[in-house]
Amino acid sequence: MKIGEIWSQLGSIMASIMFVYAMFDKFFPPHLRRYFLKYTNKFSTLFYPYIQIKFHELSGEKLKHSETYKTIQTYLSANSSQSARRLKAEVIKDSQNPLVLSMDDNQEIVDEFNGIKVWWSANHTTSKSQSFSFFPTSDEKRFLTLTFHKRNRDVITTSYIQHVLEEGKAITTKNRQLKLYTNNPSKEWMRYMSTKWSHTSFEHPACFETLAMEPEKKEEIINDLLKFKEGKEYYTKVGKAWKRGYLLFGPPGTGKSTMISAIANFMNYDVYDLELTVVKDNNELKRLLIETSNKSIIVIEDIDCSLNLTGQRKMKKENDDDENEEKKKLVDKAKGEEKNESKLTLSGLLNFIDGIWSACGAERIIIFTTNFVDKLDPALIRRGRMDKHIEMSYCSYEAFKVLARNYLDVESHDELFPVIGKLLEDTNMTPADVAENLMPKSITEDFETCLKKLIQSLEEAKKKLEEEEAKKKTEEKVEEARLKEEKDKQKIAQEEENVKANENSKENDKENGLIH
Ligand SMILES: Nc1ncnc2c1ncn2[C@@H]1O[C@H](COP(=O)(O)OP(=O)(O)OP(=O)(O)O)[C@@H](O)[C@H]1O
Repeated sequence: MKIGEIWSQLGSIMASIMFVYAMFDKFFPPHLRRYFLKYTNKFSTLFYPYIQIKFHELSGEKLKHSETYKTIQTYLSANSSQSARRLKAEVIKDSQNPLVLSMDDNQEIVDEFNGIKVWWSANHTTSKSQSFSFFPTSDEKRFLTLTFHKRNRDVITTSYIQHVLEEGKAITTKNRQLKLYTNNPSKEWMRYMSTKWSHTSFEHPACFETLAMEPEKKEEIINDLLKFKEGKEYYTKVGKAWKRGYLLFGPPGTGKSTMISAIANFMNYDVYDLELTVVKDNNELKRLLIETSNKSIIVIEDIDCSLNLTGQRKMKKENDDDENEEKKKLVDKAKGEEKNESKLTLSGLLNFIDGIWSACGAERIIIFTTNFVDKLDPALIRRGRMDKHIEMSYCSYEAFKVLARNYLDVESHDELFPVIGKLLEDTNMTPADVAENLMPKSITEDFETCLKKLIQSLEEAKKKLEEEEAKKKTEEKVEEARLKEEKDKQKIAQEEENVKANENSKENDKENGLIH
């Protein structure tokens, strides 16, 4: 048969089908049409070996956006951008990759799971709205269709769908833009606000690679975090809430805040920066906790300044003199913003950490920071509450090497590195100060200049330290001499008193005629 004849036969077959369909659409009674379609469907499934599952965009009675639909869409977006030919671009808020590509309507992609082939397609149905409106409206229903062979039913409905949902969730978490939350000050007019937290995107670039710290210590923290992240089953098994407490302590500038940012980026968790000084009472603290999401870090910085150990709070800025405080109160009163006396207590905070309410979410890390660990109540930082105590110390040689790599791209220097190492042992310089010295101040400063600048600073710091120590020693000696002199004086006075007492007693004896 010639090609021309084939085309003409094909054309006539198509025309006949269309004619029959048009006749069916026009003349077949609508009430019988439903039965007809039902039975033709049944008939075709006898020979059609595939099963289809639909996942609708809107679900439930209130037609809410379905989380499952979104998760599958995310999973498919990761695959479809390679295999689908027609893609749809969308800009997603709160995502690290705001431009998301997904398969367009009526496109189909093939996925494979344990050697089994499945087909996904994006579809929609449109039905014209019956209700009267000035604007053209249409009810568009979107859904994703999963098609697979009926012999794979068990694998697909159990393992494959589970796999798709898990992968989709993992991608969502990975692409999520982290958020930094801060609690709003407790004011009367804020009572009606829907949330007690304000947020902004968290974009701190700190990570464990750039954190200056001894490698073993860093490794230990990373392992602890990984164990926590994968510990869902473990926590359930031992009957503990899935949360972990860290206490970061060390002098200012040793990297406590940097460590928190590195943990947030590593875990991909949001950060809730809880300012206790504006929390009114224990109830408000509880409400704040309930509003935090899973996979988050709750940070209370400078815990020693936020909460008095007797349970009464004190103002964060201790050096604010009373007079200023009084003036401020008067101004606040004039503005109608009279401060509520805080009733937040230590026991309220302990409840916050490990009371029943703390178990209302999962995957939470609570971090306290302090410059003065000795000032804290032992109840607050006992193991179990604060599971891990991390000391952020002055800059060691290993920590310096990390900073040199970060700031100068230098791994070693035969001459200057050993000098710096020795000087760091003899001084107490914080990583913040070391970093400040290493940072080139102009384009003419090369790495050697910066290293020499650091050496100079370290030498000055060492000299200052030696001077301070010498001064301290002199003061100690002076104090020692003073104490000795005082002691000697006391001894002499005692001896004189003893002699006097002796003489008095002899005189008394004489008067009483005991001594002749
Ligand atoms: N361990 C560190 N690793 C890398 N950079 C650090 C480290 N410590 C300090 N820095 C640098 O010093 C700056 C100040 O550090 P950071 O705010 O983390 O210290 P801190 O201990 O939280 O201080 P404070 O107690 O005053 O809040 C940071 O921006 C960072 O650049």
